[in-house]
Amino acid sequence: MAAGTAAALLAALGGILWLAARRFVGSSVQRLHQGGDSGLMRGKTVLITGANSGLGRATAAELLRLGARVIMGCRDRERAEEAAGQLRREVWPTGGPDSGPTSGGAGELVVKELDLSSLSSVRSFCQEMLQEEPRLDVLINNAGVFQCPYMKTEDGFEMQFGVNHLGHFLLTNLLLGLLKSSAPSRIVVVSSKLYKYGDINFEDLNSEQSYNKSFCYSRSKLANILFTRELARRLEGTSVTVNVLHPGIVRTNLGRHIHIPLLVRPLFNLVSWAFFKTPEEGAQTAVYLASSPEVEGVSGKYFGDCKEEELLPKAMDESVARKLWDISEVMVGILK
Ligand SMILES: NC(=O)C1=CN([C@@H]2O[C@H](COP(=O)(O)OP(=O)(O)OC[C@H]3O[C@@H](n4cnc5c(N)ncnc54)[C@H](OP(=O)(O)O)[C@@H]3O)[C@@H](O)[C@H]2O)C=CC1
Ligand SMILES: CC1=C(/C=C/C(C)=C/C=C/C(C)=C/C=O)C(C)(C)CCC1
Repeated sequence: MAAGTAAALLAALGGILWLAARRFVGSSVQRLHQGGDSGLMRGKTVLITGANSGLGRATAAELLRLGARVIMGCRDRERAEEAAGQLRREVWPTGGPDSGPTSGGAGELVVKELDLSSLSSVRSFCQEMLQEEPRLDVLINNAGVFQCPYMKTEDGFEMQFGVNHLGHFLLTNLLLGLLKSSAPSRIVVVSSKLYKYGDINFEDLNSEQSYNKSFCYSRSKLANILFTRELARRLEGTSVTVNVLHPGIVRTNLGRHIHIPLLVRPLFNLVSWAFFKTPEEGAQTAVYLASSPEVEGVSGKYFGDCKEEELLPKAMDESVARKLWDISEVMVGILK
């Protein structure tokens, strides 16, 4: 009995040590801001949606370290200011962008209100951007909602499709002029491998006939990829590129709508700590696509872990991509 207990304890200890080793043995994903790259983004303005949390927040930190002026497009000013304060302390521990040896020439951080579940909010945000910002070098469409219960946006769209696809669709279209006048410029779209389980049902884009929260998330992430590929086609010859990525499975607040009973929460936390990427690891592909000279001129491609990956045929279907574009224009009211 005693030997059995000791063996079980040893196995548990071994397991914990193995998990800890996995977490602390560095990720193989390249980190661009280390070494001589600290000024790579100096003079460049980057807009990141949903930059107060998770991947967006980590992407903001990395791009700030590379010297960018980072605009955080966030729906809740209070949460955004709090995150901005933390980011400033993290990136500039000595007090300001230009103070101290650790600053590395780091850029500037600005918070602007943007609620992607409201077309009028997207419109006023873009109006403010066009009035106040002389240039926009990189747009990162990162904000997202995951598997929420059925709800509608202010304009009557199913929430996941409305925020993850339509809100960003309008945002990108209204900022295209600024991106073109700042060319060479880049658009980076954060999708997910879960796009594989979605399809675009043009008969029921708002899921009024039936709602499956997993399927609707996947549909919105497939829409992100089709949008990227159609936009890349439309932007040929403009020096504005657009690429899409999946970040892997990352420990962020995205799972907020998943209900886990309190008692098993610690187990889930342990598993996510051990096996999920950190936000910093998950953000590397977005940082890479936003800043690396390696992807200059590359457009319409799908990336994971800073490498191009293959897409399923349904994500490369040009006629579906065109149809989705046309319907999205009507839905957000920008049909010319
Ligand atoms: N985490 C993962 O494993 C994966 C994530 N992704 C994608 O990564 C992206 C970032 O998610 P992640 O960092 O994980 O999750 P988080 O929940 O940590 O961050 C999501 C961000 O989106 C913002 N957001 C949500 N709704 C709106 C809205 N209506 N208007 C403006 N901003 C909004 C959130 O704001 P607020 O804090 O105010 O709610 C938050 O800042 C998403 O597109 C997601 O689909 C893809 C694959 C895997
Ligand atoms: C981190 C974490 C959770 C899980 C989140 C998950 C599982 C998110 C998965 C997101 C994916 C796969 C998105 C793909 O696009 C829980 C269990 C809610 C609570 C404990 C902390």
